Amino acid sequence: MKNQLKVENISFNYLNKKILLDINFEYEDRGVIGLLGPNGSGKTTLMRILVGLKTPKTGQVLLNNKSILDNRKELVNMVGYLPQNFEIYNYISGLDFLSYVCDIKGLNNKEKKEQIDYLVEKFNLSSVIKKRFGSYSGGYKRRLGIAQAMIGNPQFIIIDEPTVGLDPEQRFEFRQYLAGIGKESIILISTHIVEDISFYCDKIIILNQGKITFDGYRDDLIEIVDGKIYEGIINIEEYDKVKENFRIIEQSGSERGKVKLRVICEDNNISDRFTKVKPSLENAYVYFQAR
Ligand SMILES: Nc1ncnc2c1ncn2[C@@H]1O[C@H](COP(=O)(O)OP(=O)(O)OP(=O)(O)O)[C@@H](O)[C@H]1O
Repeated sequence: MKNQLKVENISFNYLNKKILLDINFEYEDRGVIGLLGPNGSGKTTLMRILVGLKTPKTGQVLLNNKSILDNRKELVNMVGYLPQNFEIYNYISGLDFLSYVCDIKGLNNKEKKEQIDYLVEKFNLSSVIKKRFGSYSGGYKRRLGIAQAMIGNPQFIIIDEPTVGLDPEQRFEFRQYLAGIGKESIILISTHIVEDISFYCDKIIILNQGKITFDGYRDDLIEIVDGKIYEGIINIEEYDKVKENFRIIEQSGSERGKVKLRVICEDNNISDRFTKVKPSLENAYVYFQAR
């Protein structure tokens, strides 16, 4: 059976401040959804609503047509969640913690052992699993975090900022893990890092000031921006003037008093020293953030 995540008319306020405004989207089957947006746009709030930790002011979240708020007990096994700052008590070992999560998810002893053995191997945790969590490096903490999110083979996995705090090698490894898991479940990740998206996201949702400003596929995002991005090399003295008239979205190092820029121009009204270029995913993302 195909899995389905449906988010309907979600709004959320902190006191009188509107944080999320009428959020709607749906996704079926499996794959990775990238939730993008600047700081404070509401990504974490939305993710906490998706896993049932916050109650929205309006709307509902349906996992395979069942409301997460009305069926928490039943759905706990269907959902894995890795929060942005995954911390547990320092004196607990990784093993004890995984065992505790297995208990919460109602696994019997045999299932518990199988799951833990599998996850410890999958996430290369064997050298630290019996040690205190407090002695783990940031990379091992993230690995334990994703391992606990996967207990019970959930159909829906929600991960807030998956690669934050990891070094480049760990990031690469982690991206590979996620791309692999995305072949089996629906994963929603929030990130600021465009490389994360280009590596494994099938669908992209951009959130800005609590509203969805884009919901679609990577190529669609680039296509919308296509024709609006120009590149040119200018003298450094001209920089302020260009900045006054256009939004600069990329800049490469200056050489002998010159600088290469990419700018947004929607109406073709730009000096012929700038030529239209195919936007990168990063250009497209910055364009949407600026809207
Ligand atoms: N407990 C709270 N009380 C009041 N306002 C809050 C609270 N938590 C978050 N906010 C506000 O809600 C808005 C959305 O915050 P949220 O953490 O969901 O954004 P985010 O997109 O995840 O940001 P970041 O990328 O920085 O993690 C922000 O304006 C934030 O200041």
